This record gives sequence, C-alpha cells and structure tokens, in this order.
Amino acid sequence: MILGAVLAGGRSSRFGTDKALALWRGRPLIEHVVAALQSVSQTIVICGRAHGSAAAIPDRPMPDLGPLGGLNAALHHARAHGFDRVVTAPCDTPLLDEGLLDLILSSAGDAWLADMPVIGIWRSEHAAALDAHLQGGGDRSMRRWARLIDARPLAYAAPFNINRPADLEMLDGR
Ligand SMILES: Nc1nc2c(ncn2[C@@H]2O[C@H](COP(=O)(O)OP(=O)(O)OP(=O)(O)O)[C@@H](O)[C@H]2O)c(=O)[nH]1
Repeated sequence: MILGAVLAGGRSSRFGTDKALALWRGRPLIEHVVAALQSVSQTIVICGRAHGSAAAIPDRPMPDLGPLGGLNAALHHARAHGFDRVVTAPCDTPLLDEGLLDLILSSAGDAWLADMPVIGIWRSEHAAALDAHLQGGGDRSMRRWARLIDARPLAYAAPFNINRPADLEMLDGR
C-alpha cells in the first residue's frame, strides 16, 4: 500500500505568492502534481498548508522545518492508515513524468532522486526515527537524512521546478 504525498509548505519567497496555487494551463500547480501522483496511489495527502478545497495534514513536529517536516507528517499518516510506503513530490513540479514515477515505484526499500531529494519513496517504518531526529533538533536536510537511513539515490533527470514567476513561462517549451 502506497500513499502519495505532495510537499506543499515552505515560504515561496522567490515566487512571491504561494506557488502551489499559481495557475498553469488553467489549473493550480499543485493539482498537476496531485494528478500525476494519482498514477501511483489512490490516496494523496497534501503536507503543509491547505490549498483551496484540498485539506492538508500539518507538518510534524511543527511547521517551518522544511520539507522533512512534511515528509514526517506523511510517514505518520501512512503508519496510522496502513500504508507501507510514501511517494513524495513537491508542489512545484507540474511535469512529473511517468518514467520517473515508474523508476521510483520499482525501487526496493527507500530511494530518492539524487538531483531533487524531495522526490522519493520512503518506508513508513521510519516515522518514529524521523520524529526523534526532528524533535531532537536534528539536521533538516532531506538529502542528509536520506543518506542517514541509507536510502538509494536514483539517477534520473529532475523535473523542471517552479521557483520564480518567470519559470512558469518556461514550462510551455518543455
Ligand atoms: N510540507 C512542507 N513542504 C515544504 C516546506 N518547505 C518547503 N516545502 C516544499 O518543498 C518543495 C521545495 O521547496 P523550495 O522551493 O526549496 O522552498 P520554498 O520555501 O517553497 O520556496 P523559497 O522560499 O523560494 O525557497 C516545495 O514543494 C515546497 O512547497 C515545509 O516547511 N513544509
């Protein structure tokens, strides 16, 4: 059983407004990501902030710890609801491609995209350890945490991600 999780907190300081809600092809970016993740799971959670009608689960153990706080919330949600693993993606990659999702799904254990560690697949059994790591003021880097648990880095081109408003215009050429 796999849970899909969109990491949708953060400050969007380079974008200027909440980038999850920025429109591309008439839909908010976050909806494109949710639609892509629906090919890996029927159950998708948004981690961080609620967006429009989409409910969100709050970061754990507190907000503003970065994507790792969102992953921690997803792992706990997964454990509480009987999911073995969580596939994560950020809210700002509307062009998540099937090849990448297939690669992630075919990975045994934990794996993450070497060029974009917020994309990965994680066993929910890490929930308690990640909680303890963050509660104890541990390092908030997703990449370093992935290495700490010996998750496998995957070599695959990272999807284009939106950081600034001008990036939206570049999406159409891709
Ligand atoms: N749940 C959660 N997601 C986060 C958090 N910080 C960043 N993210 C998500 O992680 C992804 C990558 O975030 P960044 O673009 O590096 O950071 P950002 O804070 O959103 O944007 P900047 O302020 O411009 O750096 C995006 O999908 C963010 O929504 C957080 O504290 N909690």
